[in-house]
Amino acid sequence: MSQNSEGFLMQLHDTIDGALDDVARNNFSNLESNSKRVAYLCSLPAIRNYELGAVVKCQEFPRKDVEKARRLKEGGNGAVQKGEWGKALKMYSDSMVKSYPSSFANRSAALNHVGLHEEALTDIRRCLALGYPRHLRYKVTERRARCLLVLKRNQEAIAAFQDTIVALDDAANLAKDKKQKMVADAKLMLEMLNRGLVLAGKPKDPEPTIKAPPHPKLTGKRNANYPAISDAVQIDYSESQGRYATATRDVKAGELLVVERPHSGVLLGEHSTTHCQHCLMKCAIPLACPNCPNVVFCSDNCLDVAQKSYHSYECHILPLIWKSGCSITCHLALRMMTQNNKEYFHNVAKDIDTKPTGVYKSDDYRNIYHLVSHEEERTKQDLLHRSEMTSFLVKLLELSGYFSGIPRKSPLEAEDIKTLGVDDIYKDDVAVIGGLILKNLQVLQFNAHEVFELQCPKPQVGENVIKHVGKSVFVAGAVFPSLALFNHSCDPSVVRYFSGRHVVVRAVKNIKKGEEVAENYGPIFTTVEKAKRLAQLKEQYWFECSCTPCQQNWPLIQCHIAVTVLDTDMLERLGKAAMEEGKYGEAMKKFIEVLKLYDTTLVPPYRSYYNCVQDLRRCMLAHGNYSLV
Ligand SMILES: C[S@@+](CC[C@H](N)C(=O)[O-])C[C@H]1O[C@@H](n2cnc3c(N)ncnc32)[C@H](O)[C@@H]1O
Repeated sequence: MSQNSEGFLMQLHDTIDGALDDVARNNFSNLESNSKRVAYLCSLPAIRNYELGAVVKCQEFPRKDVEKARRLKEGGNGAVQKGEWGKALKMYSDSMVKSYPSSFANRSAALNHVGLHEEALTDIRRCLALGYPRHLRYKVTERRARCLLVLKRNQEAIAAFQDTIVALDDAANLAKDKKQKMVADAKLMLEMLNRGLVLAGKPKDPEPTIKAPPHPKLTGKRNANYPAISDAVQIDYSESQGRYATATRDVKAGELLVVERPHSGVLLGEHSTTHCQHCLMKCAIPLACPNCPNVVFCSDNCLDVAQKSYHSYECHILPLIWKSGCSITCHLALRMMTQNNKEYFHNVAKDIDTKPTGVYKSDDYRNIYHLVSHEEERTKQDLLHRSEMTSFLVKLLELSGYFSGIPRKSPLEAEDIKTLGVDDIYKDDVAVIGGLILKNLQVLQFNAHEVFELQCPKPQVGENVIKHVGKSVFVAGAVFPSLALFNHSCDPSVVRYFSGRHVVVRAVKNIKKGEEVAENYGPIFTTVEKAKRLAQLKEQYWFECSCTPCQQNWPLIQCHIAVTVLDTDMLERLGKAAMEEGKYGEAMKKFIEVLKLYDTTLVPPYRSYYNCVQDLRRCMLAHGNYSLV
């Protein structure tokens, strides 16, 4: 939950800590529920009188800005004239972030020019739906017709040319001769298209090509109790390790064992205008939020889902979240609330301590609530610190309109914020929703995942292979309730990557029936000394690691012996060559064969085995989210 020192939260904690006397601390220490902790802390003068409005610099928050939008649009037009289409696209998109929806029509022209016809059609549909001026409509309907022609959707193109002729009637500012020429051209196109259609026997138009992110599928069947997990894996329990995953049958390297959507996911502030706020992927052609200049979406669908849930509340408080210096975990703890209304949580809270039974669903908040939080082992200071953080988060909820049920419609001003105290009419909400947020903060400490994408270099001119090598960049934080049930090993048997909004967990080794299917929380035995691994896991995840490499003191990879077995050398070389050419599927097959040969002859650890696991891992990561830089 660490805070960034540039924000004001550190100062807030220091001031509140300094204002709490021994009586208040003692009273707080005796409280036994999260709800009581938050309710008590929020009732104290230290919180109620804290002048938050004076600390926050609302005037620095970005706002919609029509003038800036106009300048960017003009810049885009200038770029078009110079033939700088990429630059024009970027400027039109930026213009829309500043003032929606000024540039859809212009951007559709640039998209059409660079050959992104389906995307141009989407922008044309958007600008017409938003009431594009009647006297200019002929331009976009004609563009629509031309895009459809390229896409061979001739029946739709006929309708679009007919619309163009009608729209030209309203083109009051168009010179008469130009208008007549456009009508004549459209009529000629209609004649040709109709004749062509009759000759071809009036075939149906091809379906629009929808560029949806890939939807990976589990290998084999789902586990009946944990639908996001394959039936090759079950969830076991032991007193010392809690829940953990084991193989129900022999699992082959390469099998997909978990495919899960997050319960909640939050994009880092710095990626908010380059990546989709909802599906967390890089947006080539962003769609701006109509109401704020803070975020973009990759599609109308993502915008719609976000606006109908969390973004309606978060729209105008995002700059405050980002400027506060709070961590992604804190934002995630808040998002878990904003994606549902408060009535839902008041209802859930009535019976929250009873563990849900039946099918384990990733979208059920109760499953998150019952993830490991180590609440019993927490110090009072830890709980106090998290409760202080919660007091800020419940204030954000009040400002967002979450408690009143009426989402905030305008950017924040200092006078709206006043103090950190929440209005007394929301006392019950502070106790119930605040109590859940305090629990979220504890759960997320051990169960949230970093979402990353691979930044790959753009292929050079003449190259047609994307090399999936480069930096792995942290773009978001998310919680995946089923994946959160997997324990750690310093010698993990799986690799994790992200495909669209999904996390994918894949076996990177052959796993025997009954063996644990372990994730990795950070330190790997091949590169990190045992003492360091143990210390890191203890500090971050509060457990003593007893995996095989820790128990048996396995050496680092440089101390391993290198062995080759039968054809492994040749297969490895073939695999590496395929990887170089971007043929990751082919390369994976070779590496999987190598592992099979090793597994039938020797017992790890040895260097060649782990080098092969590492190569296989790289091939799998190439299937995940990436962006070209
Ligand atoms: C993400 S959860 C894993 C699932 C958890 N065991 C459960 O019951 O829900 C992380 C927590 O699990 C426990 N854990 C993870 N790996 C472990 C291991 N190798 N040995 C013992 N406990 C472990 C620790 O308590 C850790 O904080």
